Amino acid sequence: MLSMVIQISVNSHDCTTIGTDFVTRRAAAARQSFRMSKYKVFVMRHGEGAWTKENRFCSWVDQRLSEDGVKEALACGHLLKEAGYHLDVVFTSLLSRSIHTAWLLLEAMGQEWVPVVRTWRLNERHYGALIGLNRAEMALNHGEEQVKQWRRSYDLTPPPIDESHPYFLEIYNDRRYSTCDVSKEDLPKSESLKDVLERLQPYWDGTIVPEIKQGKLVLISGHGNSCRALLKHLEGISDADIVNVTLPTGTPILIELDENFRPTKPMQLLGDQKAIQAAIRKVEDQGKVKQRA
Ligand SMILES: O=C(O)[C@H](O)COP(=O)(O)O
Repeated sequence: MLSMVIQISVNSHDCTTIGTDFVTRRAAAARQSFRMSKYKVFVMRHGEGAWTKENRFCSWVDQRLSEDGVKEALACGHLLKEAGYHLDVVFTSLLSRSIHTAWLLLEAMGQEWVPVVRTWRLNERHYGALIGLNRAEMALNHGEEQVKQWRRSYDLTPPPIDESHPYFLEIYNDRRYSTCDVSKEDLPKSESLKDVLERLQPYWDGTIVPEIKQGKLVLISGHGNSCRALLKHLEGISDADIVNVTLPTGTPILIELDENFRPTKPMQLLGDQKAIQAAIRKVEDQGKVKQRA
């Protein structure tokens, strides 16, 4: 198992690492505090989605997994199975790519019976009017820094989607959004990461935490930005540091918490570290005019 569990190593000069110097500080704090781990929880971004190949902001458009995304989800399941984990409940968003990732992962673990609970509160960040647009073209027209701010800043909200948007009806006429705990009219039309955390945190506190407190091993199959919001909350990542946190697809992140739900050690991305770093670079590169080979 050890060879597969890679604690995040950080290099504050390398923006491809996750969490940058925040994680180093967390490691030092954890060493000093000697807090005992009481709970474990897995947070993971779904496997690669079909629109990743086209480099378009997908957000609330219900794209399915790409062929690589299917492989990633199965590989995660094999990894967790080999490490001997037994899941008790999996939480997903209402989007197919997050649900399929959970199904494939459970199938690969031979734990298909494990309950899967879906909520819109784990949906990808709502990218508003940016939905469907190509990131590299946006970088060409608006600059790479602007695209980075749209994608990674904490409190910048992109322009809202309106009825003239090509995906408006597809999203808001979808029956799944009549099942939410807020009315369709009150669902977001665009969100900052801060907004994502605000809609996610009540669900984390009210539904997920009680499961973990019962001793259940929970896996959250979320999205790049719903997972970033959750990690920000759990790890106490600052508004400034969260800008440098980019999550790879299909990589389980193990978080260990004490009895007060404070992290006891740096979060760990499980898998081959080189492959994980390459996957993070790939996601970062989506916002550049020219993608690295
Ligand atoms: O919504 C999307 O397209 C992705 O899931 C996340 O995109 P981002 O990496 O640009 O935030």
